Amino acid sequence: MFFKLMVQQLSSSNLHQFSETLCKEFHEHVEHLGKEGTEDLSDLVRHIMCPAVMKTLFGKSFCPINEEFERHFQNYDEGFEVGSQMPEFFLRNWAKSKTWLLNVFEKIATDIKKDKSSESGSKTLIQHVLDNLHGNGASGYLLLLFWASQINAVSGAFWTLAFILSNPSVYKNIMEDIGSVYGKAGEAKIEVVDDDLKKLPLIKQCILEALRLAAPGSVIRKALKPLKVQNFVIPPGDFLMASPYWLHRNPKYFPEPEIFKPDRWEEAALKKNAFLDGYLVFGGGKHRCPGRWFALMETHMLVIILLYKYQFTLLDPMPKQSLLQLSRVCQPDGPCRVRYKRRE
Ligand code: HEM
Repeated sequence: MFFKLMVQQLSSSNLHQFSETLCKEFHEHVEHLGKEGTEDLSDLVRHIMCPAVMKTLFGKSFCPINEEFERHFQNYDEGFEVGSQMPEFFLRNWAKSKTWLLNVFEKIATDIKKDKSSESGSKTLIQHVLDNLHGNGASGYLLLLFWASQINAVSGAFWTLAFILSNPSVYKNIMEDIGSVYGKAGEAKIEVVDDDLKKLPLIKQCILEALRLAAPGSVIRKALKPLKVQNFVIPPGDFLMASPYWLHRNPKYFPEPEIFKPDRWEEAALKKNAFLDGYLVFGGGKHRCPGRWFALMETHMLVIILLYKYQFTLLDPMPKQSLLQLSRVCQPDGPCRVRYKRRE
């Protein structure tokens, strides 16, 4: 039920219901950067994306993101893979943060159910989830959705910006494209609508290419019945694993796989929502990521707004990808500071 609802609500034809709010939220949180400064690019992206996406999906009044929330969420995220496999007894800190977060989401669920203001207007994604989930356990779904909607998208936006800024010719071409759609870049609160995204395909190519290189190490499935693969039979209960990270480094599908080459995506029918063969960053089959169109839209929008409003310079070399967590987009393995200055 939860998965089906996500697929319906986050389908590409439904995205228009989020875009106006998301654009406003991005502008509001980008304002906090001020006139100029230096910050780690990962933190910069997270501080804008997390509250903006939370307010878009959960509703404006339900955004508990503060330092305490961030601390517990970071703990929860760091232990996520081990935590879902081991008894919580061995991971006291992780279990403490998980309980703390579940209590927050339980309260959000109760408040949203009490809040009648949406009855006259349009519902948020979470209101749809809560209307369809009966009984207890809503907080678990809300936490899972919050985790799934944040961690990969934040890392994906980080790598996209880092690759653009470290490739001067790509950065220059993107700024020319942005200029041709919105006029000379500056501090205006540009309204980014769905049609604009289609006019800026190079940014989408950069997002897909950055995600190709930073893709998760594994996507896992459990065999429910005996499964024949070539000469082998996989017994029920066994796990099968595919690695997007390594598949994306196979030169048969992606020539010169280690190089950031956004133009390889010119061959893909992106307007028809098709990816290149062998692209598995969102998983595969019936259970692939239901948030993929939302993720591409939010990253596209954020990159446009940030690059339109600010001039960025990378202060550190491109970090390597950390391979510590297998089931998520890689995180940077070191700092990556940027200097930013608001355009006049
Ligand atoms: C760049 C961003 C993202 C990437 C790379 C990504 C990738 C993935 C992958 C690899 C899976 C597992 C799929 C499989 O097993 O085949 C997944 C699952 C999921 N994703 Fe995403 N995701 C992203 C953003 C999002 C966003 C923004 C949302 C929600 C708004 C979302 C919601 C979900 C949910 C709910 C699941 C679990 C589906 C299930 O129950 O099986 N994702 N994602």
